[in-house]
Amino acid sequence: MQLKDLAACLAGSVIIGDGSSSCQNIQIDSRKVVSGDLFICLPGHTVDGHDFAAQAEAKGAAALVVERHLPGSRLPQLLVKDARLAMAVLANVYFHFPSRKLKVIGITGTNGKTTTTYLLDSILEHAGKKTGLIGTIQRKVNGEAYPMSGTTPEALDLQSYLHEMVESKTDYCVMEVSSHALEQGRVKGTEFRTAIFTNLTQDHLDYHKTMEDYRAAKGLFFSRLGNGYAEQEADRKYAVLNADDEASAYFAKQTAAEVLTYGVEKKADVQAFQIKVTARGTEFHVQSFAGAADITLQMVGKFNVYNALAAITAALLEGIPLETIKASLETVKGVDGRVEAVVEGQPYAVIVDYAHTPDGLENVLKTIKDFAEGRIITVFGCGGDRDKTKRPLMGGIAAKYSNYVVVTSDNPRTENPQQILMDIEAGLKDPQTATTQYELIEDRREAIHKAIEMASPGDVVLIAGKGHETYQLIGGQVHDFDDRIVAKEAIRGLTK
Ligand SMILES: CC(=O)N[C@H]1[C@@H](OP(=O)(O)OP(=O)(O)OC[C@H]2O[C@@H](n3ccc(=O)[nH]c3=O)[C@H](O)[C@@H]2O)O[C@H](CO)[C@@H](O)[C@@H]1O[C@H](C)C(=O)N[C@@H](C)C(=O)N[C@H](CCC(=O)O)C(=O)O
Ligand SMILES: Nc1ncnc2c1ncn2[C@@H]1O[C@H](COP(=O)(O)OP(=O)(O)OP(=O)(O)O)[C@@H](O)[C@H]1O
Ligand SMILES: N[C@H](CCC[C@H](N)C(=O)O)C(=O)O
Ligand SMILES: [Mg+2]
Repeated sequence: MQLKDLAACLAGSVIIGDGSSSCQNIQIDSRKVVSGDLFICLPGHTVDGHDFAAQAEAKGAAALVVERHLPGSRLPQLLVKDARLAMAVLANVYFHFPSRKLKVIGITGTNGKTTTTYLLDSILEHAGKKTGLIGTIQRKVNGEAYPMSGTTPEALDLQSYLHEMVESKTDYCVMEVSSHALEQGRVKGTEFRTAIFTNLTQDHLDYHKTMEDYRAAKGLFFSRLGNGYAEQEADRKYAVLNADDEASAYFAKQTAAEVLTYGVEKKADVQAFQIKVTARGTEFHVQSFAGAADITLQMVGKFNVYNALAAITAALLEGIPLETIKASLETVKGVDGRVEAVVEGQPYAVIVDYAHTPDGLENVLKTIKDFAEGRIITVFGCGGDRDKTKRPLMGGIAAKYSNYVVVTSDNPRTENPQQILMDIEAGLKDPQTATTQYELIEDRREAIHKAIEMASPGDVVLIAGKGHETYQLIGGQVHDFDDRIVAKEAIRGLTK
């Protein structure tokens, strides 16, 4: 591809230097540049990609995309107003607009995205479709799974993953769409068939500053979806919204797509009734525009009914019969690190869960309270360099539903771990919950050992926040750490 052809895709862009220069691949990280690459200089949150142009040049870059002319570089440059938007456009051009060649179903919301993608992926597979998946735990393409470092990839990676799916004749991609991704334009140029909303509760206020800004970021998903009714069914666009979450009315107003709702409390197109949560699963009756069914999930928690309803609604819109949906949902054993039981023959329950928001923690604790025979002992922490205001809230929630709380580290990153523990402690000291005993143990391994040593028959130990994660981020270091392995070690009475 020649620079002048790329310039033709970006209105208002200006070529400085030789427009006939040819580039092989696109790269946004100077450390990965190889000879012949087009290096896009992204102004980041921590560093500025323009500062790495010289490194990219030294490694053989053929041309640059810049937001400001770099006179020090001898490379031809494509001057654009917004390098992130240019990345999304160029990635789509380079990979031939892959989202137009398969059906992409995206899921946004504070909690439940990963779980809902897994449920929907399972239903679509059960119905004989070839699926791909992109999200927090992994991405899947052509039956192979690859690890992920975030939830929603950068536009360049995203388009390359979608392209791989197209190449392997995938019918559907089910993917998580984070608010960071929407705000940063990572999904720009991706054509979604359906946009699902799970819920909006507090998180990420370090990044979005206010709940209104956070909601507005999620709103971009719906405002960019569809431009009215399409004659061909395959071209129709759907917004699947949670009738019980008040943000849904705002999203419904923003979208030109057809709106379908799901829920429990308020009347919805797909609604659950007679919910029964046990220690082994969750039963409910669903009524929809395409029939009714009784469904028994192997997953525990009323919140999983919402996740299932979201998946059911999107699947019904793809014409999948409710009986097929029911059969598939009933086979799903659970999602890695979500209300995952650690079983090592002990006479008390140990549950690892990925709750890392106030609402997530409250939901999982409420669920446990419904079936716990003995005490609830909760081990949890809050991430460093992330929303500080959720810390005392989570402390208060842990205290409200637990008999004993061990506050510990959860990826302190560059923050002082002890300070994070103290921020959480502020919520535990609340006069309303002050009767709950707690302690602060910075070392997560020690904290888990302590909780498990305390457990008696019938008790439930909840280890929250890290779920499937297999690391602990401290300072700039990545340490191996898996709550499930450490819990098993502790149960077996192994020493550190
Ligand atoms: C705040 C945020 O979202 N930051 C993301 C963003 O970073 P950034 O744009 O600030 O990039 P930067 O590190 O300042 O670098 C700027 C540019 O210089 C380049 N560079 C940098 C160094 C170098 O030596 N050479 C070089 O070329 C970088 O490749 C980049 O192009 O783009 C980076 C590259 O894609 C991401 O890795 C990074 O995610 C950081 C690590 C992160 O923690 N993100 C979290 C908050 C996030 O996005 N989370 C959501 C899930 C949230 C949820 O819903 O729960 C997600 O979707 O993953
Ligand atoms: N629908 C829901 N409503 C509220 N809480 C939920 C819901 N579904 C799951 N949770 C809680 O949130 C945790 C995370 O769930 P999940 O991984 O599915 O969410 P996510 O939106 O993908 O999170 P992330 O933003 O980190 O990608 C679960 O472990 C559970 O405790
Ligand atoms: N997607 C979430 C994951 C949080 C998981 C928790 N273990 C933490 O590190 O805070 C985030 O990036 O905020
Ligand atoms: Mg997720």
